[in-house]
Amino acid sequence: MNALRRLWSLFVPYRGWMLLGISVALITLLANIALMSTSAWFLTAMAAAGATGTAMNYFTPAALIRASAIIRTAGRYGERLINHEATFRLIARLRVWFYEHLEPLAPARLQRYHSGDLLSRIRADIDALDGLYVRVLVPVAVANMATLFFSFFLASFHPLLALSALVFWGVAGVGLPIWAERRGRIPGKRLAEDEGALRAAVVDGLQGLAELSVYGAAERQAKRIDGLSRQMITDQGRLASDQALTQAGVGLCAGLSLWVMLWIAVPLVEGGQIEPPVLALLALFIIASFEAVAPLPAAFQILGRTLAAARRLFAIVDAKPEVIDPPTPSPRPKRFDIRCQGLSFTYPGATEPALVGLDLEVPEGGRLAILGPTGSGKSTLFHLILRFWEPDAGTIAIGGDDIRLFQGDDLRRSIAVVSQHTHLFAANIRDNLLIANPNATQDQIESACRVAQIHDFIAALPEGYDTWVGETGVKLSGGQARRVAIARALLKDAPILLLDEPTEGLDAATERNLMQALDRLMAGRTVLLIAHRPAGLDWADKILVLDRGRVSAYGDRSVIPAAMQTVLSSDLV
Ligand SMILES: Nc1ncnc2c1ncn2[C@@H]1O[C@H](COP(=O)(O)OP(=O)(O)OP(=O)(O)O)[C@@H](O)[C@H]1O
Repeated sequence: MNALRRLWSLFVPYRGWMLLGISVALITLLANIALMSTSAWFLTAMAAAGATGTAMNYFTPAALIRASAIIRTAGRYGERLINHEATFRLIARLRVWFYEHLEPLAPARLQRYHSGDLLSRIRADIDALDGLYVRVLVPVAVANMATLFFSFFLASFHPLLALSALVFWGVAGVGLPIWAERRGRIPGKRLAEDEGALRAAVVDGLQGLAELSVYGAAERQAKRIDGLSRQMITDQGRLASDQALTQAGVGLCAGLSLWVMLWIAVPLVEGGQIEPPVLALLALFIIASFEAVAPLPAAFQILGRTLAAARRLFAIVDAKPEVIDPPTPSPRPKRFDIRCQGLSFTYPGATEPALVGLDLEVPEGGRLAILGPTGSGKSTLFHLILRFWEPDAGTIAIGGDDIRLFQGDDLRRSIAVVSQHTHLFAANIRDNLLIANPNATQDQIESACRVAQIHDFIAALPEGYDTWVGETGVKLSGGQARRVAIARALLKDAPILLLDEPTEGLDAATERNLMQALDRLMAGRTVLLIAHRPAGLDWADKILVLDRGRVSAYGDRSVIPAAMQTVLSSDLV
């Protein structure tokens, strides 16, 4: 129930909308019941008046019937309008709320989640929460108020009438919902989880379709997706059949309640305590009154799914970010020399440290090449400088200030990164460049692309800078994507540059061209570049060689023989 309380606190800003929605739903329900019962009374009274030849005022009941019909129609329209408006506002707020909590967790904390699963949480789980408002809160509030009103109304004829109806409303509106909630808890929770798993499997299947086909594993992936779909269909089927049963139960309660009412009221009619037309009114009133409690079993059944969705969202919202910004951050760095002292770091759950006691110093405008075999901690150093992770020991200072004093975003504004895996968004080339500097003009974009030696290629495309690069940039080759990344870094114009094997996997001619482009990018900036081989490092002032997280050589180019040895020996392993 803790999840329910927390959810409610998110709904609080919309209580005005909710109150309005509940009021209109209540008025609509009452108008419907008034229409049914007054019509029954009117028809019976008119028949009786006709048979006995007595005069009767039919203007007032006719007006009441007409008014109830109009209110009911307008109310149903208004209720949907108001509740949908409130729901959309609520969902929009919930999405922003969730995203605001998600962002600080990237990338360190989010690595334990699959992107498909996160997508499912952002979409399906948040959508499930709106069920709590429209399908649980509104019906429960309306049912409570309506049954209170109905009880007083029936008691005004005879207390036993109110008491017997209360018993059946209780069974339909409390007993059946409790039963439905218990039965819906497990399949509801499983549905929320399976939806996430299914989305993850489909995303994996689509993104890795080429690999799956090559290794003949596409059928296995299809079977997994099929298995998850079947499980979901089974659970949905179970929920649907329970829902049908509870609806039948509500109908049974209404029928039984009618019989009991007749059993109590007929003697009252015979005794003259109730007029015969009132009996018809009561009969229709009893049947129609169950409309107030009918949505409750379904409401409580989806409560399991809703609370499971809420718990999945809270699990992420409550996750502590790996790196927490200082309460009163220092202004952005003014100088851009980098100094690491005694830097050690082990990834959570890893047995071996990624970095151990690393010391290094790069003056402002200096250029450091970092070499080392795979897994030696080179990228980890970049992650720590970017403050994606917090070191276990030691410090990193930029411009003489510990980077823990800066706000993460401020720090990262001073750093541009070109990595071996450039992420391009499913957008056009211009939009992909503008993420580095949304205010860049077309001239600035073109001049950055000229320096990155990609302008001629883009200009030759039929749609030029408007060319859509495809999902994750599949329409560009690795070398082209990296030039786009270099152009991005130029547009960002940051004083610190981190380059993670920017020429990895390129042929010699492309690498040479790209290095020329990089040389222009590096001018005047503090540069750390991860290189995959010791050749061609003439641009570097200093070289750092890492081996299993430890510094194995550090100094000017004279350390290259040591670097050669480290890299080569590991390559042979
Ligand atoms: N996100 C992570 N979670 C857990 N362990 C990680 C993570 N990233 C890297 N590691 C581990 O930390 C160690 C250092 O990895 P790192 O990526 O820094 O190496 P690297 O020198 O950049 O390798 P490469 O040249 O292959 O890119 C490795 O043993 C790796 O398995």
